Amino acid sequence: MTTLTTGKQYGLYINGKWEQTAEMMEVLNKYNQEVTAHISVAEKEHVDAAVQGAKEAVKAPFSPYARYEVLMKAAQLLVERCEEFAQVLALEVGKPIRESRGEIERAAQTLVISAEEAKRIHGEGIPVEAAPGSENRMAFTVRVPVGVIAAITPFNVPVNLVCHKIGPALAAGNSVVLKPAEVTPICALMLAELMEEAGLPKGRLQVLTGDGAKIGEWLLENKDVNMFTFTGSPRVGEYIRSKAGLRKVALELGNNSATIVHNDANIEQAASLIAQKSFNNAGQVCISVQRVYVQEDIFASFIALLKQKTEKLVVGDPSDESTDIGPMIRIGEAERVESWVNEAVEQGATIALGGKRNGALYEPTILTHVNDDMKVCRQEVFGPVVSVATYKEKDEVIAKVNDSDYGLQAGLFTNDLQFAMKASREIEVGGLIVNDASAYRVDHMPYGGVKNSGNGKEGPKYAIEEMTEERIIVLNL
Ligand SMILES: NC(=O)C1=CN([C@@H]2O[C@H](COP(=O)(O)OP(=O)(O)OC[C@H]3O[C@@H](n4cnc5c(N)ncnc54)[C@H](O)[C@@H]3O)[C@@H](O)[C@H]2O)C=CC1
Ligand SMILES: O=C(O)[C@H](O)CS(=O)(=O)O
Repeated sequence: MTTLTTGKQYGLYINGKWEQTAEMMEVLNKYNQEVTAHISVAEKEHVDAAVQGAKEAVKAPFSPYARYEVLMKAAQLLVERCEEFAQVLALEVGKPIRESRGEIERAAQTLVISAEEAKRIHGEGIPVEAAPGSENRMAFTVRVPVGVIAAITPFNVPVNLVCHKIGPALAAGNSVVLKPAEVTPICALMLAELMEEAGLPKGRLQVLTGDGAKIGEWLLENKDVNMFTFTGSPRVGEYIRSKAGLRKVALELGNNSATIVHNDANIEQAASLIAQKSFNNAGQVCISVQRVYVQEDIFASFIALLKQKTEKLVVGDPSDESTDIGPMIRIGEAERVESWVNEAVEQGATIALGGKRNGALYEPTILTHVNDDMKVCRQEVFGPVVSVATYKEKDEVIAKVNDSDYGLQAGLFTNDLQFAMKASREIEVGGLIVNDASAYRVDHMPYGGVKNSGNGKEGPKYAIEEMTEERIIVLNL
């Protein structure tokens, strides 16, 4: 197993072999901006070789039980190497070490759930004999793998979100060509080593690193890719859909997640959960709380509590056990967040807490006196900034939550069952979380959005539905 040490050079993983390219790309330690490793840069010939190898591999027998065993073994190895992976995450993402360990534990669970699902893939009996003239027939469906799946993943959760793609894809009997984010590729390469050690047949997993746009283009041009599963920005997701033609596409995209705090809620609980779930991974989580709507009667007490809890968060070195908030992925991203906050202030917002930047570190920031058209509310911040606004009536706040191009998840704190059920029917999202913030996810639940947040669901059971085709078999007896 490799470790991330300064100067380490990583190859592409094609047909079970590691291949280093002449051109290499730097991977930075996101806290101190030092070069920590180099990755290979795939060219078109590598992309085509990987797809061809994946296409060949999918023809070889790989029974559901064998898939189960490989994925369970991989999960076990990941648990054993949790610390090693977590240290790499802290370096390449800048994710605080305690949170990094949490990601690895979840990723191992994602593999276990995928393994279990490998044994449950099934079709159904179809009563064709009920049609006049078909009395002597019987029919059933089976689910067959789609074939070669290109999986393209983002920088922010580079182990668990990779496992959410390769776990279900392999469980369903497919081959995967993985293209991890160029700024956080090391954990994906380590996962490929781990999969090989777990006994994954050669060619079933290929990993290509390098320029995302170029590799993406070559994958889109290659007609042997049967499906694209993408997590990342709406801009790239829309592009992939526009170029994929009639092939399957599953998209997990952005969000500007809202959470409502109603006047009958437990505001202590709401403030604690919102303080935590607005700033995890420096807000670079697509269900991170970005817009909070508080019923006006409880605004003053809620803000006081939220400030009190947020003030306790420690910003700094992600490898330090006490750190809650590490750097953003790039200094440029922290500068963008800084400029959006400054613009909001020029437009009338107040900084209740935070608002300062030091390199890639941006303080956890609470804004009040915001309006829905400021960038910090209207667009996806993907940074440690939460905007708090007030509302009077239930219908008004539901309309505010829905006044968004996105619809991944939302949160609602209330003890009013009628309000909870009304919100469940009327809020336009893939998931509504009652008495918690928008950023709640466990790995076996269906996860995916509506509107510009994408389409298709993740969570191994649901991803397997996307990653298989339903075929009907009719018997003329
Ligand atoms: N819904 C969800 O589950 C999640 C959504 N996201 C979203 O992802 C975004 C942040 O992640 P980033 O890595 O910055 O997103 P991104 O869209 O810039 O990159 C995502 C991946 O796409 C690749 N890529 C870039 N250009 C491409 C092209 N032309 N064709 C094919 N692939 C291409 C990148 O190399 C990377 O691997 C945010 O908008 C965030 O909301 C992030 C995590 C989870
Ligand atoms: O959307 C994301 O950023 C992640 O899917 C959220 S989680 O899986 O890390 O909870």
